[in-house]
Amino acid sequence: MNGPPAPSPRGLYLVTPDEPDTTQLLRRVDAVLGEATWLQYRNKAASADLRREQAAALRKRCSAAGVPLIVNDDLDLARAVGADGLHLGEDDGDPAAARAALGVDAIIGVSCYDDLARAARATAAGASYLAFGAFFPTRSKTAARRAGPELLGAAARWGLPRVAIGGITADNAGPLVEAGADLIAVIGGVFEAGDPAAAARSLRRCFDAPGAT
Ligand SMILES: Cc1ncc(COP(=O)(O)OP(=O)(O)O)c(N)n1
Ligand SMILES: Cc1nc(C(=O)O)sc1CCOP(=O)(O)O
Ligand SMILES: [Mg+2]
Repeated sequence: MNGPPAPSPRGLYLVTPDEPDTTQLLRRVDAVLGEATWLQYRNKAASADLRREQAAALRKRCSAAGVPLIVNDDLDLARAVGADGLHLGEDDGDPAAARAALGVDAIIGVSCYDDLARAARATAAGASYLAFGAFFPTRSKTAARRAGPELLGAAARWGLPRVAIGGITADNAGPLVEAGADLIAVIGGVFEAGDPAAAARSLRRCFDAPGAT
């Protein structure tokens, strides 16, 4: 029997920093994982071997915490570690092929930047969520395109969770949640904060009472 539709995921979507030391990475993630709805493993500076080691270690942490693990860019790595999902940008492969490879239950995210036509195509290809950004200047990605909050409202038409990313902190997240973001994806606003646990908690609380930040 079919029950009611599952509620859309909401909250803090943590994305890992380029941390070369796996022990340090786990220590940094452990401090904040309890506040996360999802965790993305992203390391743009690591070798394939190190990414495999780190993704496998995070697989165990996320399973223990009940937090879905999403791997950035790399379908083979997502499959190898049994990740719950995969995030794909414009240079990372075809979302439809990823859906076919990972199955109906996989969380497949697609970067849409500031481009609603791209969001329409991603939806048709079987995306699970649509990511827009960058909403603010970011030090975590070079040449990030800029997006405005109106995109989040416009993207409601596809009925998929909308993710906002790029330079987001607890101080600037509120208007994005009010504009329709279901998840706020953050690297520096948590992992570069003086107190990462407090920063993660503040970001998560933006979803306790939308509009009250
Ligand atoms: C949630 C989320 N949104 C956007 C991105 C960026 O993806 P992409 O444009 O492929 O850039 P890289 O992250 O690969 O540098 C993301 N990773 N996660
Ligand atoms: C990985 C990434 N993608 C972006 C996009 O706009 O698609 S912005 C970005 C960097 C996010 O890191 P921070 O929270 O430190 O700004
Ligand atoms: Mg990518």
